[in-house]
Amino acid sequence: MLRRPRRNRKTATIRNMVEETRLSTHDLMYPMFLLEGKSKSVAVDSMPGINRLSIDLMLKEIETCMNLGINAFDIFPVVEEKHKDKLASKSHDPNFFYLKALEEIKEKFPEACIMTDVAMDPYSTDGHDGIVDEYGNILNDESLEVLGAMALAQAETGIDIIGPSDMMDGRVEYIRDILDDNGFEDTSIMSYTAKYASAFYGPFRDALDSAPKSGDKKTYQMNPANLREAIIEAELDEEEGADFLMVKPALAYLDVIKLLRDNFDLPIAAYNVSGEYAMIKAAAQKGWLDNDSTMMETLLSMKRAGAKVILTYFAKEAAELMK
Ligand SMILES: NCc1[nH]cc(CCC(=O)O)c1CC(=O)O
Ligand SMILES: [Mg+2]
Repeated sequence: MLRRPRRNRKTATIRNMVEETRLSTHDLMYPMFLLEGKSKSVAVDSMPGINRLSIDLMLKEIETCMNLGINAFDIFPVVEEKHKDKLASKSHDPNFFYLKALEEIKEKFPEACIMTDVAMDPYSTDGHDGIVDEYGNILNDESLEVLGAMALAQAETGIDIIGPSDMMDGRVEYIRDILDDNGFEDTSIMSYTAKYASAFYGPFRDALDSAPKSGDKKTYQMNPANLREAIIEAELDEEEGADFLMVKPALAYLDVIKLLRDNFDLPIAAYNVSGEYAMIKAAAQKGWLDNDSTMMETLLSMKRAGAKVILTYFAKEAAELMK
């Protein structure tokens, strides 16, 4: 036998030497759920290990994570029903708690990279990412105004990256223009470029109580059957000025990550979503899968497929393991 691939696996040193992909804490971004109030920590039942936190506890958690090498965070506010309306008005009310909290986070940790989500669903009585008309249609161009106001209000807090997750057409350019016109040329946009209408968002909607009140998101989020369509979305986001292209979910969409990696030069992000987290946690709790090795293997698969940034609820745990 001339070729024996096992020779390159014979010792840990050689295995490390020929290792093609390596995960680092620099790759990871930690999504967190923010509660209004003080000294509050409320577990998310469908996401074992994840809690919704009030700002004081979130600041502590961010500090702990930064000591582990996790420096990037995506902050999602939990909005009480009484603060929701049809136009998601609280999303851009400068006195609303989450915008104050973002300011506090940036003040306390200027070197942290803070991202925010732009979509109407957590603030809307309809639970949709855009404005819903009387017939149940999601209005594209009318929604852009709200999304633009939301993005600007978030940028004004000093955060680093705006993450439009709404899938309205034209919103990256619309938001880029508003940011630039107001002196926020340096605020980045990580576009949820290929965001699929997925069943894997269930636990996230539990965490925020943000599920759509009627219908589904199939007229704006992508059909899981489609791959080539991701190229169209990516071309548009690149032209419109996105700084990162995101694929979401990640694990069931590794082919989409690979396709965008091969066809675009912008950094690719993958969102390892709530349902993907819950799936592993549930099996691990039953003793059916090993939590740590399954977690690391799936995160590695996303990086191997071509994601440079991975948004994951495993960020803190993975960092503890990598230490
Ligand atoms: N538009 C808001 C938003 N931003 C991120 C997620 C899902 C994240 C996750 O499941 O972890 C969602 C839910 C949705 O679109 O319904
Ligand atoms: Mg698009």
